Amino acid sequence: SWLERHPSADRAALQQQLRRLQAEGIFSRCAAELLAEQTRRESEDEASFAREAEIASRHVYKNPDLFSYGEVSQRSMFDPRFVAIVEACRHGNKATPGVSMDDLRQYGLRQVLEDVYFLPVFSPSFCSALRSEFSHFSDHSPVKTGRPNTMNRDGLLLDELRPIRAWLDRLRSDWLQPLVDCLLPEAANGAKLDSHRAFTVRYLPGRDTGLGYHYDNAEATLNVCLTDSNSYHGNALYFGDLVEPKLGGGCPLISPERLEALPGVEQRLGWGLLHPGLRMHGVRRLLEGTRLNLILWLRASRLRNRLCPRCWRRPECTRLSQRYDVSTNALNQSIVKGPPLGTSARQRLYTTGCVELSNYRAVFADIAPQVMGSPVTAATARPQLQLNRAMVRRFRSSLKMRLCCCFRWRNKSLLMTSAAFERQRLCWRLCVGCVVLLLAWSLLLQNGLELRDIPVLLRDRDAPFEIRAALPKASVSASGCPANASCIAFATRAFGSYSYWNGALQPGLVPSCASDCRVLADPSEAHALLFHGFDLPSRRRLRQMRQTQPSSQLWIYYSQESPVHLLTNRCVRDCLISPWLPFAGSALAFVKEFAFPSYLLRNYPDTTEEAGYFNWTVTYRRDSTIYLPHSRLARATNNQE
Ligand SMILES: O=C(O)CCC(=O)C(=O)O
Ligand SMILES: [Fe+2]
Repeated sequence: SWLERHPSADRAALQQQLRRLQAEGIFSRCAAELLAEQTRRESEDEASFAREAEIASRHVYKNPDLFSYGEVSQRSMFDPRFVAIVEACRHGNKATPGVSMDDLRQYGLRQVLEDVYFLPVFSPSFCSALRSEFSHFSDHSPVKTGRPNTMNRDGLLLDELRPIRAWLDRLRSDWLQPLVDCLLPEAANGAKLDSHRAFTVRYLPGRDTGLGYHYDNAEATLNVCLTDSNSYHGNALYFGDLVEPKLGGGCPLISPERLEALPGVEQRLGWGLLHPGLRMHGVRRLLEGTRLNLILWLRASRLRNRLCPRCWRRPECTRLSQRYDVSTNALNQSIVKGPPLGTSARQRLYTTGCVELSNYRAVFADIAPQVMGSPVTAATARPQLQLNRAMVRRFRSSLKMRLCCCFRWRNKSLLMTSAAFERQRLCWRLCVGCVVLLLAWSLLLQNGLELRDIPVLLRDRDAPFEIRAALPKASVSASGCPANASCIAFATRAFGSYSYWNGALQPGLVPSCASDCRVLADPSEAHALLFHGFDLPSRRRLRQMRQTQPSSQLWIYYSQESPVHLLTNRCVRDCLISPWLPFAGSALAFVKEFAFPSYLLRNYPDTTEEAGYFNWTVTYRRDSTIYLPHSRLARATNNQE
């Protein structure tokens, strides 16, 4: 809370504050409380089972028929408008035709917020019967129920009263499931609401008078007021943001001013508020009188087994071979085969897979010395400091996460369905992924890690065979160069093939070579090596070749292309290897030309390192060693017209 009040606090101030808190013993008290709460929760299921059994054997209900589920009792139980609303809901949901909000509005249903509905549920006479049954229990039962929840102290945990729990099971599956599917399709996402926690909460001066801003451990909550609104003042329920599991859960932060400004919603005898469990809400202070509400936290194990709504992790679930009735938290003994389940498996399933306090245990593991009550001494001062740093880090990261969550929620989610939000997130991720890939690719090329080395090296293994196949047999020599002959070899293919060389050489590359000119398959014995500019190997490979080939060997650079054309073509080949994407290739070449001038240079060996390797050039330029234009203009004779 200190962090929330000092959002711009710097690290030093925070550490100072933490040290002060530590000196006051806040952490040890807090940790001790947490550990006590952890112990309570770990044994809570067993304690609850025991209380339930004892209540069942010792408590006598005032009106045992109240919770019977016959046709007649249902009719007197519900407000007729509630029956009409649920009936209408059974014919469709908000997203599909069948029921419209107008249909439902005529039965009194009101949409208080985007996903908070106010509707008549129980008849006033049934509310009064419930009140009297509950106060009979409080006055006469020799055994008390557990706490309604961790926030409220006053009220009954109805799940420990067997007849009431059986009634609530039917209420949940027959009436509330269609209502939730229809009005809150995103809350349970079509999953079966197969368990619940049901309790009453009672507010009266001197006891519980309000409730902090929180969300419920439930997919959906039905909160029915059992008290006439004239019998109390204040105590208004208000709603805020929705917790966003996709952003990592956690309570969205809210400023005290905004919290104060959230409008209270109406409560009315027998009327209920239906809202997603993750919709943040709280209760303002009771000024006078008493209020009693019945709350149903409706849960779907299919969702909770995927993501724990308390620690936002995937829970470790125990797969059971036996059938376990989640709604009654009891094993169906009639079909149990094999040994009965141990307590831990039962517990785990009961808490739907996640003991939330195990989380705290990890968080507070490193302050164990204080938990044990050992005072801070000089010897422990250093670890204490480190511990504070670790805590600061944790506070910071959780704060960041929550701020981010708030920001996103306020700006985007209110206007979007969660599917649209997901799509947008995916889109952002794809964009970032593409940019990273492009950057990596450019760096790879820029740093001379030549991708094209691989195909060049691979292809060259077959070069001798290909050359022999491409050139006229007589001129190719597989063995060494005869004493009086002039021998040439190809260091590269030309545009990917050796047969191109055949065509290029036909006019006679070296006209003076009249006697014995040969093409060798093995470059190491040749007098001259011919390199095709477009197919030039990487700088690394050239350097390597220069070291291994005889130093007297003549290296000839051959190209009929202009540097610019060469660049574009090479880029298409090297960058994209997709000739069917020439536009992208050219665009990339253009970018590269500006971003990496060295790339441009090395494609036309003039001033670069490669230039030093070549002794002759064969290009269209007139200053080449061998001038080889693409074509010539000549005056046509009359016959050639
Ligand atoms: O007091 C109320 O009406 C709200 C209680 C509540 O939010 C809860 O128990 O989860
Ligand atoms: Fe709540």
